[in-house]
Amino acid sequence: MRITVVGTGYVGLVSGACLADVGNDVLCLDVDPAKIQTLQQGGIPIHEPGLPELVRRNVEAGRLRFTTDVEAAARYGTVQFIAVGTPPDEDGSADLQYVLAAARNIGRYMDGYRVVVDKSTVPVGTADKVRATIAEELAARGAAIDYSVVSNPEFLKEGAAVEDFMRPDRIIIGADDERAIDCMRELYAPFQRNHARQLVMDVRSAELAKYAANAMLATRISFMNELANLAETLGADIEQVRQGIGSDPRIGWHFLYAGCGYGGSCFPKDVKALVRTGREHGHELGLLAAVEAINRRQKLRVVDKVVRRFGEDLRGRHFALWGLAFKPETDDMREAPSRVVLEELFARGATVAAYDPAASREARRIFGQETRLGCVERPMQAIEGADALIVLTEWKEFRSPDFERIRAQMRQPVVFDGRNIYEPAVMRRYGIEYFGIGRRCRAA
Ligand SMILES: NC(=O)c1ccc[n+]([C@@H]2O[C@H](COP(=O)([O-])OP(=O)(O)OC[C@H]3O[C@@H](n4cnc5c(N)ncnc54)[C@H](O)[C@@H]3O)[C@@H](O)[C@H]2O)c1
Ligand SMILES: O=c1ccn([C@@H]2O[C@H](COP(=O)(O)OP(=O)(O)O[C@H]3O[C@H](CO)[C@@H](O)[C@H](O)[C@H]3O)[C@@H](O)[C@H]2O)c(=O)[nH]1
Repeated sequence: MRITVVGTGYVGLVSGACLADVGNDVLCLDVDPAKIQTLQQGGIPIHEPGLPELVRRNVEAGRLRFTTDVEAAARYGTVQFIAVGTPPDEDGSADLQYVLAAARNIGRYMDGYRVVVDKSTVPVGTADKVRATIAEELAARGAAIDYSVVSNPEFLKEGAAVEDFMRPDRIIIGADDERAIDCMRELYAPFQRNHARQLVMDVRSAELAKYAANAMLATRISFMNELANLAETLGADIEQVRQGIGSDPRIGWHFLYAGCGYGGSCFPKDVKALVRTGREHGHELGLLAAVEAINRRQKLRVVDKVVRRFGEDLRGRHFALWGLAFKPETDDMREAPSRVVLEELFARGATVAAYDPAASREARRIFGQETRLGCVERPMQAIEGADALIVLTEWKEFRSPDFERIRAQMRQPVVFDGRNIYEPAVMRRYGIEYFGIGRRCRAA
């Protein structure tokens, strides 16, 4: 099939490459010329495991191409995926300007039947707006061309995006016309595992299902974070509690990790957008408002512990920070807890040597002028002369470091573990003062 993917970010690029990998001809469009130039020259603008090989293979096979030519893109694919950003507006609602701009371009230049597929995360009712936008453009040029609009929300996780796209739990197809449904069924047939993964439903339910999934996962995390804070006060250990409840199949093991809060480009913005949608329609979603508030507080939890240990005034203090990305295996720092922690430390006068296997470049872009931040090339470089080590992302390489060396090279052996990757008893054995989240250890 001939496919156009509009937007070559985390979702668009992964979707385009995976769809090409099963034999489709894919043209990826972006309005960012730098991104397209990088891709055309064989580079990959983001860190995502498996993606460079996948893109290279399909570019070489001639199935995957990149362009900034809006007209050519609209004329190319029978299926037009919209995978552009939907960032939060000032009031928390999803900003649809990029989605509607993409729809406008499709309407302006399409020259035959199109299935316009919305893959971006968008509020209920957006498909209607996309449909109306395309209709306006067609009317303006007096063209009568048939098209369908489909909602096909994406559930991939960064850091595992290729794997998630290739082996999805489910593929939601929100559509109300048979021609589009047949087309989507055919397109996704290669991505079904042993049994049917495709769920066909009405457009509005598909749009809402995406927000429901993210809101549910975020709720679990805030629930665990709230309990972790209580566990600390009570002298219980949240990791033991997690084991105690995760074994119940009605609860399950996933997304039960307490820590320094959820980040990323999805949970924070999608929870806010759903709360906003509720409010617009007279439903106060109190539970989700609390989920969001708990998460905002949780990102400050590590700083609270640092302040309790070292005092409010951190001038002259120097910290090692491991993990800038919002989660492992990505360079993405959107809404990352590290941003909040760094800003708080700087505001109190501290300096920081930070290490991240993938996100240093992004950190330099974000904190460009900040002289109190140094990004280093190796984890142990950060440790030298530090008053404490702060861990904010659970990259695999942080799990089993040389604790003897850490103790020897720091000004004082103190570890604040925002992801609970170390065991308090092991830290005690190494003579390291340890502060986890909701762990049973010496209270800060
Ligand atoms: N990142 C994720 O893990 C993830 C997972 C599932 C769903 N989503 C949703 O998918 C959407 C995209 O997310 P992302 O993280 O890939 O965003 P992103 O910011 O990484 O990429 C969006 C891209 O779209 C481009 N763009 C903007 N307007 C355009 C236009 N009119 N024409 C062509 N290109 C245009 C931008 O230049 C950018 O490269 C969002 O709605 C997001 O909520 C994201
Ligand atoms: O038990 C847990 C699990 C995750 N997190 C944090 O939650 C955030 C989000 O993690 P994750 O969901 O793994 O990454 P995302 O790439 O943001 O993926 C989410 O958001 C995407 C965009 O909508 C969806 O497609 C995915 O299904 C959904 O998992 C990260 O900061 C994690 O550290 C926790 O604190 N505790």
